[in-house]
Amino acid sequence: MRIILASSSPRRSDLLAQMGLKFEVIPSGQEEKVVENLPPHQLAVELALKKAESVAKRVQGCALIIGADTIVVKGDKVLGKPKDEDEAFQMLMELQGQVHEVITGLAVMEMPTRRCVTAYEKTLVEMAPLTRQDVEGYIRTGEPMDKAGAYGIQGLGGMLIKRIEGCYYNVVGLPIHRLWVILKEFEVEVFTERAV
Ligand SMILES: Cc1cn([C@H]2C[C@H](O)[C@@H](COP(=O)(O)OP(=O)(O)OP(=O)(O)O)O2)c(=O)[nH]c1=O
Repeated sequence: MRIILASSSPRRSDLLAQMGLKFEVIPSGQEEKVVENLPPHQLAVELALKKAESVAKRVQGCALIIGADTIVVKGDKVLGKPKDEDEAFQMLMELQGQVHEVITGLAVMEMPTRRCVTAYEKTLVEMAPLTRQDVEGYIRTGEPMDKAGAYGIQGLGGMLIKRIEGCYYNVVGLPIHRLWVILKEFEVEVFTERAV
């Protein structure tokens, strides 16, 4: 079965490759607009679904299309990717010294049947207390800019994280256990060859 990742995120490509799958990447180009007042996990699923659907429209023949969306939730605020460095600063000052949630919504759509399975994964993340200087220094590295909540746990941002509870890969942008469970529903075989 042809597998298509509907995402421009290099982290998601790396993680899907880690699952041993051969796949193509077709970015959805979907804008992540928070239109409705949905609970955060439903919002993440909705955005993942929109990405999968937008790629489905452009695909002919049989394919499985994977959409994902990662958001950071702090209290009643949903943080996406910062639009500039000022916003990255605000986000990190809000997250430092506190526990927040990272939610990734997943949508897997089979074409041409349009059969679709959705799910989400939630991870608790505790960020260390940070000074303004810490935050300014981190922003100067450029790492926060394309990431939800303005940090990347897989990079320099890993130093800011004291503890997580739940799936690490979910924080990076693709909960590979949860995705494996969905792919099994579509009878995708991941353990096909010797990996080592
Ligand atoms: C919290 C966190 C997020 N991220 C990234 C994962 C996602 O790429 C990004 C969240 O943005 P998304 O909107 O989920 O994805 P994207 O815009 O990068 O790609 P596309 O819409 O094409 O699928 O934040 C990390 O890399 N590390 C982290 O620790």
